[in-house]
Amino acid sequence: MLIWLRQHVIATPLHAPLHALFHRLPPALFPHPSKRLVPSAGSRHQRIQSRPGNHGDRERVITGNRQTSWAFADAFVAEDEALRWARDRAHEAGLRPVSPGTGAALRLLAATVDAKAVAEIGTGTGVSGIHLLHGMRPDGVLTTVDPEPDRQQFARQAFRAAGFASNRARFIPGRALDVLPRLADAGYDLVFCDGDRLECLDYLAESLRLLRPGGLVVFEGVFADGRTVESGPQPAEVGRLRELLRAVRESQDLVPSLLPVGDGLLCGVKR
Ligand SMILES: C[S@@+](CC[C@H](N)C(=O)[O-])C[C@H]1O[C@@H](n2cnc3c(N)ncnc32)[C@H](O)[C@@H]1O
Repeated sequence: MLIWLRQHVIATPLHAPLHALFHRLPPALFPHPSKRLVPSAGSRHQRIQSRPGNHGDRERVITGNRQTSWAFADAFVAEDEALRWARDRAHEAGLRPVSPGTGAALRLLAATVDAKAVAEIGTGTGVSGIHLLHGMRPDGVLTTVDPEPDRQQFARQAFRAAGFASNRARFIPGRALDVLPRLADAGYDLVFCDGDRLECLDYLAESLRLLRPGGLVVFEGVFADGRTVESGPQPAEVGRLRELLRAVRESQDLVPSLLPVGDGLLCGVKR
């Protein structure tokens, strides 16, 4: 996220018109910038513009404060030994687990929907799973899917170290698109997607089937380190993420929100 800030916020002076910042965004992703980006009367941007003084200094102070605030928010909920252990195993395996701030958001979301049944795509070594379990009901069960049994074995150990009974998690080895069709319609309160980004549109379709009304679908990493909002050529997975963002925003079946936490957490509540 800091990379995104550096490229898109720091590079665009705050005293420039706000829409200059958003002109860098791919038009296909933001088809109606004029409707969305004009600051309202009395907005923070206008207040900053109207003050006299050195804009460059003020910009640096605000940007520095934002980065500090971002780091503060990400570390706001402390992680325990079990989470640190799972995080270390993830890094050894070359995986990127959810950030502590994203983990805290996952806890919050699981608690908000009073989750009894959660489906997770992409177990990894269990960082996101521990956060989800902390937010779920004490009798809730996490069903977690990953094609790599070794990683699931680490996650199993991490869940145990975090104090969760073995019946709180159901580990299913396999690829999401082979496993999800076997899970029950409307049987889940939350679906967390952190598997193969190229498959994210299929995960969305499966999630809409799996969720009960009022349930939540959550996608991790939709900023793709800032590439989602870069205008230059991007890999196929970024194209898929842009399609996903559009699909969630425009779906009549979802109430959407894009949370700027970690590498971008895209959420939708099923109507
Ligand atoms: C970024 S890691 C997940 C990290 C984990 N959610 C966490 O925060 O600890 C992505 C995981 O998705 C798994 N994966 C890759 N393709 C998948 C697929 N088609 N279905 C399910 N999982 C997949 C990988 O094996 C990897 O463990």
